Amino acid sequence: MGLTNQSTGSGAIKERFGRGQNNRADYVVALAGNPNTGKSTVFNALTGLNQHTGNWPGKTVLLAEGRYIHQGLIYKLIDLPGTYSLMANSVEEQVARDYLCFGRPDATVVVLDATCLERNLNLALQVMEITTRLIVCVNLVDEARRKKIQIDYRALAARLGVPVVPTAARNGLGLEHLIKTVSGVVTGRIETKPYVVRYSKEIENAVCRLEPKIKQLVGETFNARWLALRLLDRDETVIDAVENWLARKDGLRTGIKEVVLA
Ligand SMILES: Nc1nc2c(ncn2[C@@H]2O[C@H](COP(=O)(O)OP(=O)(O)OP(=O)(O)O)[C@@H](O)[C@H]2O)c(=O)[nH]1
Ligand SMILES: [Mg+2]
Repeated sequence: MGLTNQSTGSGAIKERFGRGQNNRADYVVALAGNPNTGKSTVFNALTGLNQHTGNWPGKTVLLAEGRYIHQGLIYKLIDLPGTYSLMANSVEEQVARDYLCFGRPDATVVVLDATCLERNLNLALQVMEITTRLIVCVNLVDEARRKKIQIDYRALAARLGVPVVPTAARNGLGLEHLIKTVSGVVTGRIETKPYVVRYSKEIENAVCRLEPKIKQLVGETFNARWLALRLLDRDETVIDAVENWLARKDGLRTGIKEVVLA
């Protein structure tokens, strides 16, 4: 998976700006990632907007929204705040987690820093627990190259079970490949089969018990395994958020709390 032969630079990307569109979108794509990995740089390059970027963390706290057009279809892009995890320990983490869970985007691009992949993969694995439609964008490959870090993108994609796209977003490199890969994932042309993190036997047994009960309550709306794990964490913020979402949507009470307390 070479970088240069699949990249045509930011010039070509700029032709795709969906300016002046109303709120219609064919697909919704979220950008998630640790702080300072270049999410807003990717967002700006794809949408032509000017979301603030800089080299200190925590700038994007609220969701920024923009659009681009690919093969006549409108993609709404959501720039999520940078987070190290989705455990809702901060406003940023809660905003990102709630969007991934309740916004239910058609695909999520997790932007990783190529110079510290190991730390960044932690978030990718967490996102993979919520959604299967995911693309890993390994950004800052120019920096990694400068530091003589070599990454086997093919092996990474095989291990993760999702497409991996190397980019240097500040120079527009790899973004054309990213746009095509996103299109492949949202249309189902590219199949994803994300790696499933397995926990201890005790936790897995509890998940097995909870998962079918949760599915009965929430159907296919939410990822039952992820909800089961959060319930085992006794993460009240997720439980409340799911209850509120369903109450707003269908006027239903799920009784999820009763399930976990049972
Ligand atoms: N060298 C290099 N720098 C980059 C690249 N992409 C982004 N940057 C720089 O990295 C810094 C952070 O980029 P942002 O786009 O603001 O990062 P972010 O992920 O949106 O940050 P938060 O909103 O804080 O989460 C900026 O100075 C960018 O210019 C890249 O591919 N190569
Ligand atoms: Mg940002």
